[in-house]
Amino acid sequence: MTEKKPGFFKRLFGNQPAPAAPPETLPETPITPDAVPPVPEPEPEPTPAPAEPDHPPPPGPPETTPDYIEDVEDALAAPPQPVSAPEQPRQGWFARLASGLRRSSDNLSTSITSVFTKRKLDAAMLDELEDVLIQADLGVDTAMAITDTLRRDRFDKDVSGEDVRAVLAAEVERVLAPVAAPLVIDTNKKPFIILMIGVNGSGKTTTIGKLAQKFAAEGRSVMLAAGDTFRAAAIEQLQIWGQRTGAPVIARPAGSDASGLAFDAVTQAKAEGRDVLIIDTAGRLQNRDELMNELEKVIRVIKKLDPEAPHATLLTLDATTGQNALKQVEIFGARAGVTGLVMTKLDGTARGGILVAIARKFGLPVHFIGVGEGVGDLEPFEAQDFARAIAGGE
Ligand SMILES: Nc1nc2c(ncn2[C@@H]2O[C@H](COP(=O)(O)OP(=O)(O)OP(=O)(O)O)[C@@H](O)[C@H]2O)c(=O)[nH]1
Repeated sequence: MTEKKPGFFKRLFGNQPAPAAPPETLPETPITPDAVPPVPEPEPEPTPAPAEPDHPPPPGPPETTPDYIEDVEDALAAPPQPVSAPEQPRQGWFARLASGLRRSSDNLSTSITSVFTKRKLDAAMLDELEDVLIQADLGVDTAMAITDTLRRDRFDKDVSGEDVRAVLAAEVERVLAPVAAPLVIDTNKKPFIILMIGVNGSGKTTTIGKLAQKFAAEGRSVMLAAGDTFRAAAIEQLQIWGQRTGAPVIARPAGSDASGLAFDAVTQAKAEGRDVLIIDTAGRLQNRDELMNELEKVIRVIKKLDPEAPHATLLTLDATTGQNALKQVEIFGARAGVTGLVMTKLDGTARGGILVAIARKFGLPVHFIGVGEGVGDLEPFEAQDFARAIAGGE
C-alpha cells in the first residue's frame, strides 16, 4: 500500500538534532485537508455517545482525560495549515525514529568497539561479540550467523568495528528482507476486515488511528469498531481517532460483550459497503487463558458473517518489551492466527534488535513500524533501512 517516501534513510540519519519531544500524549497538529481527503460517503452514521457521559471521567491514561479531549477538539477546530506545513511534523517524526533506533545502534556500536581492542580477530573476541549481539536482543541464531561469517572470512586477520557493523547490517537485512511486506487491502473484500490484537498498552488503538488516516488518505472508506469494551477510556480514545480521521466508530458502553460489538460492526460495515473495517480489541496478556478464549470468540463471531474474515489479524508489539515479544507472537499466533505484525515504540528503545529475533523465528510479515504517538507516525517496514540504522550505518 503506502509507498516509502524517497530519501527516508537520509532524513533518518540527517544531522539535525532531535527536537524536544512533544508533550507525552498530545496528538500532532490538526490534520490538514490534503492529509485526509474528504470521505466520499454521506455523513457517517452517528456514533453512540461515549460510555457513561454523565459520570466523572474514568481513571485512564492522560490521553483520555477531558483536558486531552478538549485539546483535540481545539485542534480539530483550528484553521487548516498551509499546504507546505505537513513536512514539519514529519521531520519531527523522522528525527524521533533516528533517535530511537540510534539508541539500539549506539548500544551495539559501543559494545562492539569494546570487544575489538586488539586488531587480529581471535576466538575470545568472537565469543565476546556473540554475547554482545545476544544481549542486544538480536537472538542466538543471528548472533551466531554473524560470528560464523567473521570466523570464516576474517579469522586471524585485521578487523575493525566498521567491518563488524557491515557484516551485522548484511545479516540483519538478510533476515528482515523476506518479512518486510506491505499490508495489501484486497478490494474484493467489502469490507476488508482487520482485527487488531496485542497485550495491554502495546499500541493497538493508536495504530488503528494511524491506519485509519492512511486508508482515508488513499480514498478508502473506513469504519472503526471500539472492541476494547473493557475500558471506557479506550472507547473514547478510538472515538477521538475516528473524529480525527473522519471514520465512523461503532461503539457500545464499556462492559458490553466484545463479540456482540464485533458482530454489529461487521453487519453495519457490510450494509454501508465500507472498504475497510478495523476492529480494536482489549489488551490482554497472552497467558490469560480466559481472555484469549474471549478473543477466539470474537473471531468465531466475525467468521459467522464472513468465513474468510478477519482478512488481516495484526499483532501490535511494543518494541520496548524485548524478549517477551517472542512469547506474545507465539501465543497470539497460535490462538488468534496472526497474519502480520506492527512493531510500535521503536522511537524510544535500545531493544530494536528484537524485531530480528522475531523475524527469524516466526517469519511473519512485518507491515509497519510505529515511531511515535501522532497520526502520521507509522512507516511501512523497510528491511534495508532498519538494518543499516541498527548497525549504525550512514
Ligand atoms: N512513543 C510511542 N508511543 C506509542 C506508539 N504507539 C503507541 N504509543 C503510545 O503507547 C500508549 C498505549 O497505546 P494504545 O494505543 O493506547 O495501546 P493499546 O494497545 O490500545 O492499549 P490497551 O487498550 O490498554 O490495550 C499510548 O500512550 C500511545 O500514545 C509509538 O509508536 N511510539
